[in-house]
Amino acid sequence: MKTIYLTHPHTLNKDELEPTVMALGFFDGVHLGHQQVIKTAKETATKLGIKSAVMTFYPHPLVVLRKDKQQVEYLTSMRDKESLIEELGIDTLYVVKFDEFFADLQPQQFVDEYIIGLHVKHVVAGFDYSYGRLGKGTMETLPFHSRDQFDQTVIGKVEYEDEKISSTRLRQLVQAGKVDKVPTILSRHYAVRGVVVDGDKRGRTIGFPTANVLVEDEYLMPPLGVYAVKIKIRDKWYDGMCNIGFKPTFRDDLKKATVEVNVFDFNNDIYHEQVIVEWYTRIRSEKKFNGIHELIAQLQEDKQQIQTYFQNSQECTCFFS
Ligand SMILES: Cc1cc2nc3c(=O)[nH]c(=O)nc-3n(C[C@H](O)[C@H](O)[C@H](O)COP(=O)(O)O)c2cc1C
Ligand SMILES: Nc1ncnc2c1ncn2[C@@H]1O[C@H](COP(=O)(O)OP(=O)(O)O)[C@@H](O)[C@H]1O
Repeated sequence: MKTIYLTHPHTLNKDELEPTVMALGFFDGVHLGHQQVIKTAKETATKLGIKSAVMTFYPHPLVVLRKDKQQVEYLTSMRDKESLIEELGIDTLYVVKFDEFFADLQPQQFVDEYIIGLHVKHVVAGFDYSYGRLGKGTMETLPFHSRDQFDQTVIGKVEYEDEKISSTRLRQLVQAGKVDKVPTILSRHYAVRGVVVDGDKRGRTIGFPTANVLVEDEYLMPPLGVYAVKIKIRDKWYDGMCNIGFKPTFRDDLKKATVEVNVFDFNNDIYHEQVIVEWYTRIRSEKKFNGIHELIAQLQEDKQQIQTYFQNSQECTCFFS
C-alpha cells in the first residue's frame, strides 16, 4: 500500500492518477463498521477492475473545530491505522491534513478537489458521513455534488446488540475499563504502543520485575487498575499483568500514572524496547497496602488469576503480528 500525505491545497494531477474506488472516513479504531466500508471499497474496485483507496484525515477534526480541545486521544495511531488498512488489501491511503483551510472548504470544492480531482470513480462511505464546511455535505447531497463523475455506495448502520458500532462506543468501553467487551466490536483486543523506560528498580527486588511502559501520548488509556495483558516484545507475544497507577504503597508524589507490566516467563533486559500492550480484562483496582509483604501476596494472587484466565481463553487475536 502506498500512503500519500496531502495538505490543502494539494498539487496532485488527476490525469496522472489511476481511476479508483475510494472509502471516506476518519476510521479511528478501524472497527467492524469501518471494516465494512473499507472492504466494500475493495470489493467494488475488484469488480470494476480499478484500484482501491482510503481517504482519512489527521488530526481529528475536533482539534481544529473546537478550540478548547487541544488534543484528542485516539484508539489507533496513524501507524496502526495504516497497517490495519493495508491488511484489508487497499492500494492507496490518502492522509489529508485537517487544518483550518481544509475545514473551510465548501462541500462542492471538497468534492471537486479531493474526489473528482483524485480520479475517484466510486465513493464508499457510511450513512452518516459528512464533508465540507460545517459538515454541510452529506451522503444525500453527494450525488448532486458528483457532477456525474462518480457513483456511490452508502453503508447502512452496522450494529452489535441493537446499537451502532462506533468509535464513541469503543471509547466509552475503554474508558470504563471494559476492555474485555472491546473485541466484539473492534474484532481484536485494544492495543497501545510504547517504549520501556526506567522505573524505581524495586520490582526485581520483590520478585516481580515490571517493564515501565511509556505509552505514546496520543492513545486513549483504560482507567487505573490491574489488567490481564499480552505484550509484544521483539516480535514475540507474552502474557503478563499490568498495573496502571500511582503505586500508593510506596509513593505519594507521582503526577502521572505509570503503566507497568510484569511479563510472565520472561527474564531479559528490555529497556528502550518498543512494545505493544494488548488489554484483555481488568481484574481489580489499585490499593494501598500495609507494606511490601501484603503487596507481594496480592501480586501472587493476581498472577494466578490471570494465568488461569489465559489458560481458559483459547483465542489468539494479536493483530499486530
Ligand atoms: C500486576 C501489578 C499490580 C500492582 N498493584 C499495585 C497496588 O495495588 N498497589 C501499589 O501500591 N502498587 C501496585 N503495583 C506496583 C508496584 O508497587 C510496583 O510494580 C513496584 O513498586 C515496582 O516498581 P518499579 O517497577 O518502578 O520498580 C502493581 C504492579 C503490578 C505489576
Ligand atoms: N519478567 C519481566 N517482566 C518485566 N520486566 C522484566 C522481566 N524480566 C526482566 N525484566 C527487565 O527488568 C526491568 C524491570 O525491573 P524493575 O526492578 O521493575 O525495574 P524498573 O523499576 O526500572 O522497571 C524491565 O524494564 C526489564 O528490562
